[in-house]
Amino acid sequence: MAENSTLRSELWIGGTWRPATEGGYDVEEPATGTVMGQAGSASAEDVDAAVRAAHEAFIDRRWSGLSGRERSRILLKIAELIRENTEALAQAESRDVGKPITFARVVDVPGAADQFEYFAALAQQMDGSVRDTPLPAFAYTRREPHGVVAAISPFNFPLILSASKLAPALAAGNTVVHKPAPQTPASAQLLGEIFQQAGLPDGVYNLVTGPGAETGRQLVTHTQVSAVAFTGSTVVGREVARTAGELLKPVAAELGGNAANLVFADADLETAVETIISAFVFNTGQFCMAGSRLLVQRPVYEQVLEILGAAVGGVPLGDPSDEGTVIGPLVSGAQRERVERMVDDAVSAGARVITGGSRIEKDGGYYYAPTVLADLPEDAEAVREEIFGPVLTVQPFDTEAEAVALANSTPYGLAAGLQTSDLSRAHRVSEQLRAGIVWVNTWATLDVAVPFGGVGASGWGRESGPEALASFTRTKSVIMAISPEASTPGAS
Ligand SMILES: NC(=O)C1=CN([C@@H]2O[C@H](COP(=O)(O)OP(=O)(O)OC[C@H]3O[C@@H](n4cnc5c(N)ncnc54)[C@H](O)[C@@H]3O)[C@@H](O)[C@H]2O)C=CC1
Ligand SMILES: O=C(O)/C=C/C=C(\O)C(=O)O
Repeated sequence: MAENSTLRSELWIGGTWRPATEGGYDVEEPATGTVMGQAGSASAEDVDAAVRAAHEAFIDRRWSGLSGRERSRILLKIAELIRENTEALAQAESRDVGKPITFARVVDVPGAADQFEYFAALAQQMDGSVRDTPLPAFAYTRREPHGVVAAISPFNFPLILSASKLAPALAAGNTVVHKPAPQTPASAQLLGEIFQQAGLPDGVYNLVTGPGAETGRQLVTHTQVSAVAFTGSTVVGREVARTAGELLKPVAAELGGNAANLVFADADLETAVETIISAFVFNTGQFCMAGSRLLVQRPVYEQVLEILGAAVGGVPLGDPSDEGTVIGPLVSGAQRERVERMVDDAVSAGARVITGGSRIEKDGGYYYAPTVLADLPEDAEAVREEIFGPVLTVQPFDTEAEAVALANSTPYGLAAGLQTSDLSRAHRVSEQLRAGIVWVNTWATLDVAVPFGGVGASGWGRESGPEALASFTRTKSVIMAISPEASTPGAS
């Protein structure tokens, strides 16, 4: 695979590239604001062709009919090929997300490979169980795939958040139609050929791209799509869940977050400040589990603000292709305008700007300075809502109970964390935080073995860990007569 592959304006359907009936749409490079190429613009007809290819591949059992061990071997090969093609995948991810290349190489590509490796092992353990009943019958359960899964992924971690759906879906024997975010189709375009090279039968993975919401809607409503796995905004997640619910299709929805990071006065402040900064600048803040809401115990409040004021401006910001870059551009002009508006509104409402607070003009890219805002009104949108940019809001608290109440005061519940040296407090507060994942004295440390997912407005279901398989399987019970009495209706 070439290390600098170019975008294609076609769709991967049934194991081959096919022209999109509506041609292509422009994909921008966030570091320069220029068009880097075109991806295929799928019509309803193309979506239908992709779903039909996936459905045919499901019903003829070319994938679900393989043993778990055979599927596992192919998934392991996929993981190996992803690692072998690290440079091409990392370059693709870096160029269309604006993601710093070093992070793409050490976080995104290995993270995606890990998903296939991990679920390759679980593909061999799709066991049911024998049930002890008083029936004159042999009763057992089977875990079966749903059929065609629609995997809808977002722009911020295109590879990882595609792999976190595709790997468990495929491990369980489903076939897939994948729709990446319109802004970031590049790495997904490399996956189809990797899958084929690994031996995944044609039609088991299909890719449709498109510039708007329609492609996603067509997938969710298609009669041959049996289940949906979605990551994105809470607004769209609600729509997807509503539509799929009406059609009685299971949905896994990993949605927005607004994580609170609690700093207690007993924390080791030097380490805590490093954690605080990486928690809100990681992936330029475009991380659903970003620690963007800092709550600091009053005795160290001004001290923490002072340290942040001195340190945050020094985090390397710039061209994502430079190996030293930590903060790249935001994904699009629209995303930057959203961040800018939320910061400007907070400042108009009385927020104190500790550092940053404005866009950075550089190479025509969508850069925004890492920003720390203090003393915001409790009802400021920047406090209540997901910002998805390199922005930290800081509020003081006095007691542990007040900190927990503030942390739990938004409808979201994806991640939360605390910085403390008190072991009892660490466990006590972890239990009280309303979130799917809690970090203590660290942030954003994730592994494919550890599930994550939301509470409340942050969604349903879990990705990673064995828990992820729940979204991609259903249980069937089989009851087989072992004596004549069992064939009598109602016999027990
Ligand atoms: N939880 C997370 O990781 C993410 C959160 N967000 C939040 O959402 C905000 C907006 O970002 P967007 O990219 O506009 O998110 P979005 O929710 O619109 O997009 C996510 C995915 O859903 C697709 N989609 C959009 N409308 C759809 C529909 N009606 N039916 C089915 N699929 C649909 C998109 O094309 C994309 O693939 C961000 O600023 C951030 O706050 C965005 C992306 C990821
Ligand atoms: O696994 C990672 O490193 C990143 C995961 C990111 C998300 O789940 C998200 O932003 O939605």
